[in-house]
Amino acid sequence: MTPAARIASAIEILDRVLAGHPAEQSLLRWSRASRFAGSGDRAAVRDLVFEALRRRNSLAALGGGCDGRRLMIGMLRDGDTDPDTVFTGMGHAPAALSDAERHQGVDSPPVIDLPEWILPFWRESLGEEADRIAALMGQRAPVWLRVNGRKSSVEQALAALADDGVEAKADDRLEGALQVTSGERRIARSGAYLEGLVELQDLSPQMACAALPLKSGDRVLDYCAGGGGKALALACRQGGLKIDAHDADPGRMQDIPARAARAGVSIRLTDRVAGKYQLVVADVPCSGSGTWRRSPDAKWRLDEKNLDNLTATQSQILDSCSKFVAPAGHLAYMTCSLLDEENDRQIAAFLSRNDRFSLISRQLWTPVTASDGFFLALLQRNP
Ligand SMILES: C[S@@+](CC[C@H](N)C(=O)[O-])C[C@H]1O[C@@H](n2cnc3c(N)ncnc32)[C@H](O)[C@@H]1O
Repeated sequence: MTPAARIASAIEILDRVLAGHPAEQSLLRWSRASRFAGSGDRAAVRDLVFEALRRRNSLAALGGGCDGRRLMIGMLRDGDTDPDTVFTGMGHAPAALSDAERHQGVDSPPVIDLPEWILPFWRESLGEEADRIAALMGQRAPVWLRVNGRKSSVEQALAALADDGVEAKADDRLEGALQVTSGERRIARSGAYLEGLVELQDLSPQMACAALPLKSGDRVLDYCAGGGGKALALACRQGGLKIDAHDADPGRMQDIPARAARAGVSIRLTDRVAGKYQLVVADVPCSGSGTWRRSPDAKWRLDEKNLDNLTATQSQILDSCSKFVAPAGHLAYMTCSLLDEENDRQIAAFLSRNDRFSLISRQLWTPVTASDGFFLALLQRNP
């Protein structure tokens, strides 16, 4: 496909996403209908769509409106390319610009790439860093790997990745965290990944998992286990744990057995939680506002009602899973959100209705201090 034909495809997909369809599903639908597109074309079109969604407001301002066509016009202007050179109407290129399109948006002032309604929440949560973090959320997210210390040293993992064309570098902030610098699309087929030497996990949740108290013999409950990212990180960090994974939707845990086998660890899936645990992890459903670089369409789909529903679910989960914490045991509440409503406020409300727990520590990682936005509150049940 020519660069102009890729832009024409991105326009078609963006119009579908802007009409309310999820981005991944819209990309898949386009891929299936576009057998002529090679893997390079698919990756390039995906990048265009995601970039446009991450910076939807800025590009709409530069392009003169918020539809696929004008977002792409805005993106070309942002990259100092004259849209007339791409919107030619020739071959598979998008139709030529109208006079109105040629003039709209050209001198637009900078805007913030967040939905208007969320700005007060965002600013209150992030204070002086709010605008900087919003701008970072408009950029592409780096890919991070976690070295599985049960199977590999950092040096062995780096060498094995390099053998398969994946370059990565270690990071001072956390031993075993690798930032991928090139070849990210080769990871899933690399020997290092298939043999469980490394697992995909962002730096911020890796840092949160590294901060949890663990000792051999502990019973650990991952109460909202989903695909098992946190349970796996804990099992790889400390031997001798008895880890149970639970989820309200057990189907979401279907990948855990294969991931655990690859990592060489044992995680038991359970739909009936019983007894007490030294550590309960509640990685609750949330707005995902800390990961909007990776799933930028979610940023525009969230509304105040969804946020209210999420905070209600989070407080119910805290109440339910806290019952499984052993005396003197810990409860780790996690979100991949940057919003106070889902983080400190949720914890303050839990502590106000539950005097058996005390707050030991809390931390919010952001793209300024780590990578994705991620929150951890570590609570301890009184002995
Ligand atoms: C943020 S995701 C978990 C991600 C996962 N821990 C990981 O690292 O891959 C939240 C999970 O909570 C589950 N969930 C939602 N409501 C729940 C509830 N009331 N009790 C337990 N799990 C729930 C969802 O099905 C979803 O899989």
